[in-house]
Amino acid sequence: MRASILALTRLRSSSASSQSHLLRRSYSSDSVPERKVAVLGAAGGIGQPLSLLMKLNPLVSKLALYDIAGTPGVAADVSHVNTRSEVAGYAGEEQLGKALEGSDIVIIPAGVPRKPGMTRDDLFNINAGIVKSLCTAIAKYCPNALVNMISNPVNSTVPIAAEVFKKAGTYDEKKLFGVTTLDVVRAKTFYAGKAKVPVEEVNVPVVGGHAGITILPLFSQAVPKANLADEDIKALTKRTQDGGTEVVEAKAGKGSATLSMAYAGALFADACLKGLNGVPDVVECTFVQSSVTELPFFASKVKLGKNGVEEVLELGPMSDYEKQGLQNLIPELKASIEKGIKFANQ
Ligand SMILES: NC(=O)C1=CN([C@@H]2O[C@H](COP(=O)(O)OP(=O)(O)OC[C@H]3O[C@@H](n4cnc5c(N)ncnc54)[C@H](O)[C@@H]3O)[C@@H](O)[C@H]2O)C=CC1
Ligand SMILES: O=C([O-])CC(=O)C(=O)O
Repeated sequence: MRASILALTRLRSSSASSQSHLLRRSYSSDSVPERKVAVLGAAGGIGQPLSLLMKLNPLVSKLALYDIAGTPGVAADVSHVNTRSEVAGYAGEEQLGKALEGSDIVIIPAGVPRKPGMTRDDLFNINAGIVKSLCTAIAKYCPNALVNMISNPVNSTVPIAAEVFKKAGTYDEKKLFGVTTLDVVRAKTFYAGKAKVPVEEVNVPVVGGHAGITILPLFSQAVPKANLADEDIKALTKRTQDGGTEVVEAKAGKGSATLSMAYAGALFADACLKGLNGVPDVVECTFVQSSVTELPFFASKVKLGKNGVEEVLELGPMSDYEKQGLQNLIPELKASIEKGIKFANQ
């Protein structure tokens, strides 16, 4: 147990490091609540390392690994890691209900990734249907679970999930999250490199959505403060917005970010688990139902609690450049949200 807590502690960003102390102080091994986490798409490029990282998380007691194929092998492999959770693999649609039953959190990295030259929206035709059917099953088998949506295009898959849950009568806006943590992870890394500050001390909110210009890092709010030139901020913003494409091009046809995404997905799920367990002041950027702008969904800092979203925080002070970026992203994000809603209601 101690080894796994240490492993998890290394996973954390600096902003969360005080929480890991809190965790160690406030939970003895037998007082940690039972929590079941299901990973849908667990045999994939993200699913496999994400499953391993969730196996390292001492807050998880049951880990259900689901995919259309390949999960028995992944589950057998991951299950040998000597940490708290029991692991079970489920393959094929007839086993989806069992995988989901009793889940506190469902993480969804199921679906196809980009190839060079594609946008995330080019994945819509395949991934929208996958997400719709998985969410239909979630509504049936674990309607109270928190859903962490990784499948792209997140700007549309989250609205699809919301519509599916509304139709099923199970929608709770506090429990549906688009995972945008990788944008924050990238913004922190790139900022630390440019500002020459220790990366583990960096925090940067990233708001908006999860595609191109809809990704809006707020470097004016970055800590530690650094006096970067406007040109540097523009270059950092562009690199954060194009971070996914940078990886897609480097992988040259073999998919998109998997390892950094697994890390980001594990960080976000860990924050959700902490919130569920009553750890105070857990704040992450995530794409949720929102009224901070005119759009029905928006990524911003969100306080996580025992029921999921506890509070969607305001965007805070922005530079003129960021204000312009916000204006520029609204039409694209609006169209992606509407596309998802329309698809789900067809
Ligand atoms: N939110 C984010 O920041 C990021 C999102 N992504 C997205 O995550 C998704 C997955 O990416 P990878 O793991 O690289 O792809 P992958 O192709 O390596 O793995 C996807 C897995 O999903 C499974 N799958 C397909 N249909 C399914 C279904 N109906 N039920 C359960 N599993 C199903 C496949 O069998 C496969 O194992 C993509 O849509 C990608 O664009 C990727 C990186 C970052
Ligand atoms: O770029 C992609 O297609 C995958 C993704 O969402 C990311 O890496 O941010």
